[in-house]
Amino acid sequence: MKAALIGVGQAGGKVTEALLAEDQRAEYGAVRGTLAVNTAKTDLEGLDIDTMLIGQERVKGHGVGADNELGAEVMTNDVREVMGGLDGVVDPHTEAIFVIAGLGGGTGSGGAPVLVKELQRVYEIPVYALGILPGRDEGGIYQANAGRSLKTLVREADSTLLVDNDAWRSTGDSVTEAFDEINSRIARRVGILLAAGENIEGVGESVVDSSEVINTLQSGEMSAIGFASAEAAADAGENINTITSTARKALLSGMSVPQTTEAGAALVVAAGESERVSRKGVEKARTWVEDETRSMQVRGGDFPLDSDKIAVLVLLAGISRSQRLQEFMDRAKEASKEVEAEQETENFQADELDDLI
Ligand SMILES: Nc1nc2c(ncn2[C@@H]2O[C@H](COP(=O)(O)OP(=O)(O)OP(=O)(O)O)[C@@H](O)[C@H]2O)c(=O)[nH]1
Repeated sequence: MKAALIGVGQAGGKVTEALLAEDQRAEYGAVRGTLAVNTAKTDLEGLDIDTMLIGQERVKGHGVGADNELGAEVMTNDVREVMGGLDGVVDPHTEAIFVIAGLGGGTGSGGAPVLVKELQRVYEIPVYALGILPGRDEGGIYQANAGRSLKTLVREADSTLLVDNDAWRSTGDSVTEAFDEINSRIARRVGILLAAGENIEGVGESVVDSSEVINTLQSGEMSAIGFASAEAAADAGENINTITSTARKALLSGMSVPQTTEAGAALVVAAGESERVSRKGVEKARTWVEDETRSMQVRGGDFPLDSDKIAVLVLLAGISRSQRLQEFMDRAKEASKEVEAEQETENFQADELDDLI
């Protein structure tokens, strides 16, 4: 699909940059425009994409320091300026807009829902959020911010694709190394999703259409993606079981929100050289995912990738019954009560999170 990506906050900008770099490296041509928006000048300086500093009057380029109410206020004040900066980022061919943000901080957490709402008002194409959930060991304020931001995002966005910062982290990495690693994993996986339906140079056309990705995403408020890859034989006939077992690995141990097995709708994509990808294998994997997720709406297809491995991507939409998500919402509620008690902030009702799950 032809996508426009808008990163809000530090994580949002870095993930947007990583997605564009992956799109260019793999020559997908799906990412048609990017913009990084932030309240912190230094966070924008290192980015290799177009940037926009907001909230200068209010925070003078210093960021909002994990205050997501301030993040929302700044975006509300400057949202027209941001919309005005989208010429050339969103064009008449754009099929979907993704607003990307870390949900635990201030600028992205508070600003992304405000921007999504305005984009929905102005554009007729789907507006999705790609939201990064804080890891378990991040402080209470991050959990509380993320809970609050998620509550608003699911209301405003056509779907919110979630990545848990604990899901794809390698053990032993420093925080910065870990973020770079997670960002490139996000870029690899979401990159394939965005590239669905594009005619990839030198490899052929994808059998998965962008409308299948869009229709899957549209059928659930919250979504997640899983990924796994395996060595593959040169002949498609020998890869039937490889595709099924790789789909199993993607769903059971490779999800961006772990412990997510039920979904309202799903899409299974087998990526690899077309001679290696067995249609029968894709169909078997699709049926397996259908049984496992107890969803009646599972689409399947393949995607051309210049690799001697086979990778399977599983997109799940409507994942509200995930155990990990339930744990996260419980922690966010608990944390927001503590933060409220500390700050005596009355504005945010932890109870609001109850009806999300
Ligand atoms: N995956 C990933 N997560 C990140 C990255 N940088 C920060 N985070 C996470 O994002 C959350 C913090 O959001 P940031 O994007 O740093 O904050 P911000 O939106 O810029 O807001 P302020 O700094 O408060 O103005 C935390 O949960 C971090 O764990 C990154 O590069 N990659």
